[in-house]
Amino acid sequence: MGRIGVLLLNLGGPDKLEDVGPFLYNLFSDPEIIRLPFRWMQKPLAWFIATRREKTSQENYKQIGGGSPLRRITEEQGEAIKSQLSELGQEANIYVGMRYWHPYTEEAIAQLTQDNIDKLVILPLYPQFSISTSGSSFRLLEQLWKENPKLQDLEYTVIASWYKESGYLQAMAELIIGEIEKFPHPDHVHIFFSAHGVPKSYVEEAGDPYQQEIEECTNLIMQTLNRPNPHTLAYQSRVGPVEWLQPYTEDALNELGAKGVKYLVVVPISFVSEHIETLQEIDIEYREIAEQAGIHNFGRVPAPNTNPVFIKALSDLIIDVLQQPDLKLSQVTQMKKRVKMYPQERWEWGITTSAEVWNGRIAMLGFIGLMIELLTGKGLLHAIGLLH
Ligand SMILES: C=CC1=C(C)c2cc3[nH]c(cc4nc(cc5[nH]c(cc1n2)c(C)c5CCC(=O)O)C(CCC(=O)O)=C4C)c(C)c3C=C
Ligand SMILES: [Fe+2]
Ligand SMILES: [Fe+2]
Repeated sequence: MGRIGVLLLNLGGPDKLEDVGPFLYNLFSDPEIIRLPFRWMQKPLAWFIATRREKTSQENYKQIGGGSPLRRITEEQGEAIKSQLSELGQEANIYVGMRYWHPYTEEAIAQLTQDNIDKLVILPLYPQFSISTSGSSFRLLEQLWKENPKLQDLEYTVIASWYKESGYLQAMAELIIGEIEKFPHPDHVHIFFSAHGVPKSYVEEAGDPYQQEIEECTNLIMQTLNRPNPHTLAYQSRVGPVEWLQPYTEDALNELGAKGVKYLVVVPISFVSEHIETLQEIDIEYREIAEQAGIHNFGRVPAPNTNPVFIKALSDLIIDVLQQPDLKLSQVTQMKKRVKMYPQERWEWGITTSAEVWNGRIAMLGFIGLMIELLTGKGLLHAIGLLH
């Protein structure tokens, strides 16, 4: 194989405090993040939620130095993968495509269509698949592919998720050992896996495989670790009023504290770089909750970042998929027959003239309600806690 391209997909994060508002707007404009029955509601609601959340979110970013380290770390991961691939005899151009901030996926695609690459490997930097993360990026790419004739001639393959890779599991196990061995009795330390949550309906109604992949990944890491430590899996970072996957991290920490757990390490499991939810949410907020619950010895396993075992695992994976049949975007966005990437699809299936009339009426009522809330600061969204 000649020169390949590797497109690393990630979420993106605000580089500085002024970026927080527009970053949040981009995030909430994504129908894979807030699933509304009507597309036209998406942008006004995204603007409204982003505006209301901006200050709190900025305060959090202030606590970690005024911006997200995600771009820097993702670029360092790209450099490390490039050198590792070169050592393995495979020259590669690396592209970083973020979903909600610079460098945007669109910028990466514009660059790679100008370069002379023989084949592209699309690698999301999320070990497990979720509609809200890799799924959202794949959807965007599918759209870009439809719009750009240059892309249609490009040979490519997609990696949907890779949490079973032995090198990744090995890197996670080594990082956990490094942390528990700082404690006087390493085998007694409680290992607390904290995965980023998603709304429960994603899994139960839309068929998102995320929860199953997270659970399997946790078990595989524990098997690779091969130590007798007790462990727990919980879900962090809930946003908005609906139910998310349970148990919530804060509840699980309180429960363990009440049971007398004194030594605990948190393992961030759904993301492979340090970011706001490790540096601020776990290291500051959850540490405080644990402390109040009586867990006074609180450690946190670092994210893999550019850990050499981890980088080798991703590089081996890239070489591996080049030998296998290609996986197309259409295959990974329709992973299960019942996966509904957009709630709109649910409405379209049952469409009749009267349903359309009712949809229109309900939409109009929703819009009037939203406008009243915008003007008065009072209403249903405030009452249920989505807006503050
Ligand atoms: C696998 C990881 C992630 C999943 C799943 C995920 C789903 C998800 N996230 C939100 C809302 C927000 N996420 C925010 C930041 C953020 N999210 C992830 C990862 C996952 N999100 C990361 C790595 C980051 C941080 C990027 C950085 O700046 O370092 C934010 C903004 C921060 C804040 O204000 O709290 C929001 C909001 C939803 C609603 C969701 C699933 C539907
Ligand atoms: Fe998130
Ligand atoms: Fe979050």
